[in-house]
Amino acid sequence: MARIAFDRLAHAYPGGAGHALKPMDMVWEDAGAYALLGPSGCGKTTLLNIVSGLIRPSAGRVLFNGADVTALPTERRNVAQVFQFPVVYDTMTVRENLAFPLRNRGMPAAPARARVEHVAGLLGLARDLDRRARNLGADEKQKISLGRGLVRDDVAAILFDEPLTVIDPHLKWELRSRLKELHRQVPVTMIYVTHDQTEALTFADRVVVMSEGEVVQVGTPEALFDRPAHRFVGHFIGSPGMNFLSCALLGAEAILPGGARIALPRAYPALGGRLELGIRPEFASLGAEGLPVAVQRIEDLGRRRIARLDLAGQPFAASLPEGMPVPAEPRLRLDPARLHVYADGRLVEGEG
Ligand SMILES: Nc1ncnc2c1ncn2[C@@H]1O[C@H](COP(=O)(O)OP(=O)(O)OP(=O)(O)O)[C@@H](O)[C@H]1O
Repeated sequence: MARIAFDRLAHAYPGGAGHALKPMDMVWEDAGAYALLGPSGCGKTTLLNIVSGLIRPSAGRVLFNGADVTALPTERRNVAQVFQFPVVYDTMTVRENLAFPLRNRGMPAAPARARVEHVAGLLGLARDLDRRARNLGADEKQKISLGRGLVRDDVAAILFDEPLTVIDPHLKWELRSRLKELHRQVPVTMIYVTHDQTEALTFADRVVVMSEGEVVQVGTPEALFDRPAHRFVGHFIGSPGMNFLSCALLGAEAILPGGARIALPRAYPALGGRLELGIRPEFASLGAEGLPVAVQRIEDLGRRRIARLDLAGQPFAASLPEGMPVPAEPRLRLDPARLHVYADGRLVEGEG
């Protein structure tokens, strides 16, 4: 098991345009469950491949438990990898597939058998142990790939690269929750790459949000929701994402372009740059009092509705409780405790 640290790490592909990963320092604690989350091209796979040793970074160091592994090839890093497509031996049984990494390391038959049966139990594969892998569905095959990482109790980390891509949507939920449970029972450092916020937020204790080669926030799912450190995180996490309103600031008040004033929970020093007020749709409500708005449309998202509004010329989304009619002269109320100020896209701490 390993604590993984990055020391001034950066990567530019030969012939690539600029940095695929901008310089970063970061620590992933031993036995943590981390997700690397971000849109296509933000650098997730590059970072994962640097951890596994498939890519040697163009600058900086990677440390496993304090030891510099930057120059070590994958086979000497002791990491297990689970890819998008299951990697299993079709002609072997589930048991033989799971035992393979242990046999390779010369583990005696009895402890290997016990270990395989334990892991098969964790994965819900106990009844399939003597079936040939080729007779199984994609989700069960992916469980085998996963199991091959878990049987070894000596791995530094298990790396998952979009592991649910080929899984049927209705089975994704089961595997997602099972993975989280596995991490509770097998406390090994797990790194999970995905562009899907639900997968990241379900699996990880800490989510590493990336945008354009940069880590913009590392935080618990709650922190990413409650206090996005960056405009990108506010947008990317949540459905719909956070609202951002252009504003000016005067002490503990935000002033919208039309002149409306919004009291803030904290005062702010004089700030330069582009200023915005951020608030999630969940903390905005329609009623008889507050800022005048025009309702443009109501979206039905199944268990909840979203009112798409125009607030003094700026688009705004607010949650609308089930069954609540849209007021004839709607006004918008913002929960003051949930208002945040952003300068040039970055969260600004207020005073007091
Ligand atoms: N072999 C390569 N040569 C040059 N540029 C590359 C190479 N591999 C990736 N890139 C570039 O590096 C950047 C980061 O790519 P990376 O694959 O790490 O992103 P990602 O977040 O994993 O995206 P995806 O989810 O699409 O795989 C992108 O701009 C990509 O075009």
